[in-house]
Amino acid sequence: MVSEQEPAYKVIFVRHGQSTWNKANRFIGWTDPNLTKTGELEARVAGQVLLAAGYEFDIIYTSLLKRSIKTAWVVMDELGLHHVPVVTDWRLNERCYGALVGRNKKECVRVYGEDQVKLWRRSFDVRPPPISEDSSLWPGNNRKYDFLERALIPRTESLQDTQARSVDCWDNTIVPTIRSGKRVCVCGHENNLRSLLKHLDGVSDDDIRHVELPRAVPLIYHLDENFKPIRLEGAAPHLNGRYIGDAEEIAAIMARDLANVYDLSVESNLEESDVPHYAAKLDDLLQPCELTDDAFGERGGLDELNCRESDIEETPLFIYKSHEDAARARV
Ligand SMILES: O=C(O)[C@H](O)COP(=O)(O)O
Repeated sequence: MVSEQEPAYKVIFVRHGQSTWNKANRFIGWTDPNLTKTGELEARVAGQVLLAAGYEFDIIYTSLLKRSIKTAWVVMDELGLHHVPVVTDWRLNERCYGALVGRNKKECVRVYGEDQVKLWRRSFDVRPPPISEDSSLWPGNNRKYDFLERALIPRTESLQDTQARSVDCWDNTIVPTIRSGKRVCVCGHENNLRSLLKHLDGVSDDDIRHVELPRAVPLIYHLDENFKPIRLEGAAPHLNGRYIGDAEEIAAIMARDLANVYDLSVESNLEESDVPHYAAKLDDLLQPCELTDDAFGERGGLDELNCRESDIEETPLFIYKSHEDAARARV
């Protein structure tokens, strides 16, 4: 039976926006490419979708990788939550893709076949071949990880390996924070989030093969007092949580991502297509327009105690149709 009763706790998961290596269709893992402009826009739309749905956070957890950290910043920017801590934790890093890191995913399908690449990407316990410790792409050669015990720096990881550290972070860091009454967002990666959701929802080793996460689409979870998910109406397949966004847009994102790796008849790189997909139908949610003092309604224009007009450097990309939302977005 589907329940929409007020849960004991809520938590939101968001995968980062497009990075330069997503755009190039490469395996990324612990490598640290930047967000693209499209990725930043994806993150902005995620923030706006959350704003429109009335979400606020007291803390956001993310990895040590800048595609997720910057996504978290952009989401919080859209929510007007610049003062809220963005806490980084290596345990929320993407799964280490071993020797596949840097390789083009569709090229790997051509060379190794669809079944092998599916095993590497979506199975629970299969590790890709390990990366050499001599490689500049091995995270152990990145001084960012100097603080981490060397034995903990992976040369490759299965989803199961990733789950061990993600769940450790969930149980010992995130759950106590949620229990203390803080409203939490977790901004992460396809596989570290898949591993966490597998744990939370008790998804079987077989079913987890079919769980794919679209980029920058907020996924809401309602939890009971024991931190068990309460199934939501419209829940994503195999999960108990529900995406916030337009169902058709989300389906288009999923179809694009699958075709971009596995459909060998598609020669072009769909990440480079001129028609990006976002979690929202932009026409429904957003309306580009001029920012005027009137947009701030009863707040009587800009608050001179906190902000001079010259401090506003850029016109926002999108302004809400609703003036009330626009005012909240800029608080
Ligand atoms: O590390 C990567 O390549 C991506 O973040 C996720 O990749 P996947 O969708 O191929 O698992």
